[in-house]
Amino acid sequence: AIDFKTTMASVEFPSIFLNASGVNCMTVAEMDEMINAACTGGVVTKSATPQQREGNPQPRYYQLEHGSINSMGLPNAGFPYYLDYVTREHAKPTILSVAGLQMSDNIELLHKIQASEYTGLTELNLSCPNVIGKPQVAYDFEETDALLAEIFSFYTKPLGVKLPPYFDLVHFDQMAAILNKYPLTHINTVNSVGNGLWIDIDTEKVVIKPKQGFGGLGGAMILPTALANVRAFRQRLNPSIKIIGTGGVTSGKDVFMHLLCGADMVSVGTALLHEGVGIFQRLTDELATIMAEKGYTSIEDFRGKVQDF
Ligand SMILES: O=C1NC(=O)NC(C(=O)O)N1
Repeated sequence: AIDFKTTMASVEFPSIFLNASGVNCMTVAEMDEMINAACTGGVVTKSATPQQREGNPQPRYYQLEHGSINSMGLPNAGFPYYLDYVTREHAKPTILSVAGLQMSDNIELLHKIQASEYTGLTELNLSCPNVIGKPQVAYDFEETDALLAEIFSFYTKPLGVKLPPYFDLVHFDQMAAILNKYPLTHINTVNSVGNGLWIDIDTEKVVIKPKQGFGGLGGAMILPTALANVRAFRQRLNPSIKIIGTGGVTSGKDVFMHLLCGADMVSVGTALLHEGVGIFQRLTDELATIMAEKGYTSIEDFRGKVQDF
């Protein structure tokens, strides 16, 4: 059998598969289910804000034919709940996702983690597209640079960032140049494709209540965008910065493409929500079949080796 374990920031994950933050990770029960499921590498928490949040009014999630649209608004049990969970012993590693609603939140949360017993990985969500009235930090390069400079003036534990998709090659250059300045363990790319819109033509209404129907897109339809972001950052980032590929994964073929683009781990959101944690055994089996057909015995045989035409 093929060994799918991987190491990031000297943390050994028994599998390359994770949940996308936000899916199946809001409660202890869901996070335990992720850890106890077959073929998972561990669990990424829902992005934690300083206080508990109800999030946006419902309906705030809607399943589309080839994906999803959401404007959840960061509903979560609050930072203490998730810090308590990740600080406890678990059978597999955890990644603590945190999201500030303003710069001072981000700094405050990371000071608290730095001062805590937690020694695992943390992921700073720079791309929450759905907090009404707040721009995405990751689309403000100066803001991102200033934030990371402030954080790394005191933070010494493993830290990665969750990024939104970029759509301009110069933006990849600019963002990678900023990220390469800091001792990040990883990036997680992509978050949802911000501010899509869908309409129910029977009612002639948008399908989610918040933000006049504008919401982040996920699922199969964003796979090409996700692959481009994984490849673009792999080409530009220091090799020491690992990549969690997120976006559009529904099959072993999609996992294979993320890995060809250079992903070290792969996370699943929309498809996990619809299929449940059994999806990770299916993705593992499908990936193993593809590798066997191609004569690959290790992911290292093909990781990052996508070829130009
Ligand atoms: O970072 C996020 N990405 C999303 O697509 N939705 C959630 C949210 O709205 O809470 N946050």
